Amino acid sequence: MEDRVPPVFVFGIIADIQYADIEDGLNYLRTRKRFYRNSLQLLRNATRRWEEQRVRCVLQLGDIIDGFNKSSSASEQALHTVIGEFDKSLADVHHVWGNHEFYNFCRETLLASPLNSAAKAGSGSDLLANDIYAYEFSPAPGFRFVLLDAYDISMIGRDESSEKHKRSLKLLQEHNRNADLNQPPVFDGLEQRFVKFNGGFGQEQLLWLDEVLTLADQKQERVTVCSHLPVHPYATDPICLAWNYDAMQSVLRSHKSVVCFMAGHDHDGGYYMDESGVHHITLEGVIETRPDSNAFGTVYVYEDQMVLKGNGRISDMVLKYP
Ligand SMILES: Nc1ncnc2c1ncn2[C@@H]1O[C@H](COP(=O)(O)OP(=O)(O)O)[C@@H](O)[C@H]1O
Repeated sequence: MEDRVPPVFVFGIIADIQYADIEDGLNYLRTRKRFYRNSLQLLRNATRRWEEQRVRCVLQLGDIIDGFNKSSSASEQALHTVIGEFDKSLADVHHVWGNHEFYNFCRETLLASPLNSAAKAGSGSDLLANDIYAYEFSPAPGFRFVLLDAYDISMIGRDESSEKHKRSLKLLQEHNRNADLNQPPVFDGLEQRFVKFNGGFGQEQLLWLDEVLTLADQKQERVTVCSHLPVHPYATDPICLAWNYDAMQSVLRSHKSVVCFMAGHDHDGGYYMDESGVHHITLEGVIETRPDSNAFGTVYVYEDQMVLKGNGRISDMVLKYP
C-alpha cells in the first residue's frame, strides 16, 4: 500500500458481534462455537486498530448484540456496553440492522436508539421512510454508501397486525411447510432461504434504491451497498440469503455506479464477483471467531479500486472497480 498514492479515505467493516455477557455456546446445528463474551474483546481489537489507521467511518453490518440478551433482560445493558466500545473511536459508526436487533428490540425502540445512525450521514440524509431503516450518504466526493433494511419484509420486527407481517407469513408458508418456520425447507437449494430469521426488501425500498443509484450513475460515483443479508447465492450459504435477492440483483445490475455489496449474517463469510464485476462480500462473523483470532477489516478506497486489509479470519482483497 505504501507505494501507492494515499487513499481517498479509509473505512472499517465488522459483522455479527452478537455480544452477550454469557458463557460460550454453540450455533443451532452445534457445528460452530460462539464466544459471546469475547466478542467484546474482538470489537476492542478492531476499534483500537481503526483508531491507528484513522478510519473515517465504520460499517457495522448487523447483529451487534445476541438475542440471548432478551431472555435475561440484558438487552439495554449489552447495547450500552458495545456502543461504549464503539464510542472510544472518533469514527462515525453506521449500523445496519439484523435479525438479532429485532430479537432484542422493536422497530420503534431501535429507531430511537444509538443503532439508528442516519443522523451521522450528514445534513439532508434521512431515512427512506419512517418505518424503513435505509439511508444513503457520501463519505467522500465521488463515493456513496447505501445502508439497506433487509427486514423490511419479514415476520420479525413487524407487528403481527401489519400488512408486511401478513405478507411475510404467506410467502414463508408457500415455500416452507415446517411448523417451525425457522427450520428450512428439507430439500437442498435456494429455497432454504425461506426461513423466519431472514427477510427481504419491499417495493418502496427497491424503487428508492433505483433512484439513489440513478443519481449516482449520473454523478459517476462509486457506490458500496450493504445490508445484513447477502443478496448473491454464490456469496453465502442459501440459508442466509435474502428472500427476494433476485429483485435486489436486478436493481444492482442496472446501475454502473455499484462496485460492492457488503453483508453479514453467514458467519462463515463468502465472496463472489458477479458477471458485472460487482464484488459481493459476506463478512465472517465476530461471534464465531476464536479469541486468539480476529474478524474485522479496513478498506482503503482509491480512485481505481478498494483494498480490503483483513484481520484474523478475514482475507486481504483487491476490489477493482467494474
Ligand atoms: N437449521 C435450523 N433449524 C431450525 N431452527 C433453526 C435452524 N437454524 C437456526 N434456527 C433457529 O432460528 C433462530 C435464528 O437462529 P440464530 O442462531 O439466532 O441465527 P444467527 O446465525 O443469526 O445467530 C434461532 O431461534 C435458532 O434456534
